[in-house]
Amino acid sequence: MSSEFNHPKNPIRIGSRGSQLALWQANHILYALRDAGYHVELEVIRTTGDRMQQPGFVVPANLDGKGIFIKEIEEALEEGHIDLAVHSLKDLPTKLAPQFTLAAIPKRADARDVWVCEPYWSLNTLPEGGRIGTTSPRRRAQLLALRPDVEFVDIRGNIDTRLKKLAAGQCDALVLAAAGLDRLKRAEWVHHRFSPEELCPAPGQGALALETRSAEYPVDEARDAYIRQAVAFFNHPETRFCVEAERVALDALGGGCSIPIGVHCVPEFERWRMFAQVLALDGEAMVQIDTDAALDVAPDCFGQRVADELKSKGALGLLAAMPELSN
Ligand SMILES: NCc1[nH]cc(CCC(=O)O)c1CC(=O)O
Repeated sequence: MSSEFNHPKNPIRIGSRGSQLALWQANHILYALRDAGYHVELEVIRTTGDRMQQPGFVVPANLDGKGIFIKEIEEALEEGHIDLAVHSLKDLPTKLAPQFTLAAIPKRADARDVWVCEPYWSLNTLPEGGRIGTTSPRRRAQLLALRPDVEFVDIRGNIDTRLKKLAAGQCDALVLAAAGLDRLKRAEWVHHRFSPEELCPAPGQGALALETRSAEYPVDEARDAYIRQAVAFFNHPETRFCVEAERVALDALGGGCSIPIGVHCVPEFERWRMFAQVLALDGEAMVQIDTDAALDVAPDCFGQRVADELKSKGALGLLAAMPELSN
């Protein structure tokens, strides 16, 4: 790859969190770029969200829960310490600041949530009052809608930490994203992959986002353009459509990761299909839709329509009833 910008002394610098999954994801992109002939290096960045996983960390009162895993990474990107950030798309806020752009969204992995539990191989066979380790309001509400008797335990930390806590008996089951377990080769823990109709995944789940500086806010205009061009081959248009539509639907409902909303879009029979759920926190009320659109629809139109249809079924009433959630 000959270019004045592709030089071992000035590699493309990828910024990533230090968790196993984040490192896997960043290295996955790094190796593919090296295979394509680019000089690339990895920079590990500690975020507020990572510090919050430490026992004893006091959550700052001003934290709105959005973007806590990306703040320090975006600062490094803006200042030019790194050139590219690799994120789990579902951890990115629905709106990016104008300094940044998603230069590519690679092909999505398995978007589903999974059931991890020994020896109860399904939610149905979990005994009454079984304790599920998840802090996600979406997963809690969806699980309560299916099994009102289950209880929850705050299990945090990276994937291996959670699996260890499960093995140590701190809870009876976990619900996790398939993508994380598959990437870290922990799929042997998976006993059931919930269909999106059973337990609708978070918008963007299973997809990666390659974030760069935008054309409007360059550090070095020509080099920044070269980097956006270098990563463009990762982009998977079908995934991009689906996750954009999902994120528009979430945004139109006023959502971040703290409200119980599942949205999942797939191509099916030469149409786009979208399944979406909004729940009350206790799972006792839910509105959901399953709808489709022609392939030539714009993703924001489809996402907006899905949000409007959920609203017309009463989604805003469910969301308005929610107290301020801490995260
Ligand atoms: N909220 C943490 C998070 N962010 C992305 C993933 C998994 C990978 C993905 O969904 O792309 C996870 C773990 C989980 O939800 O089990």
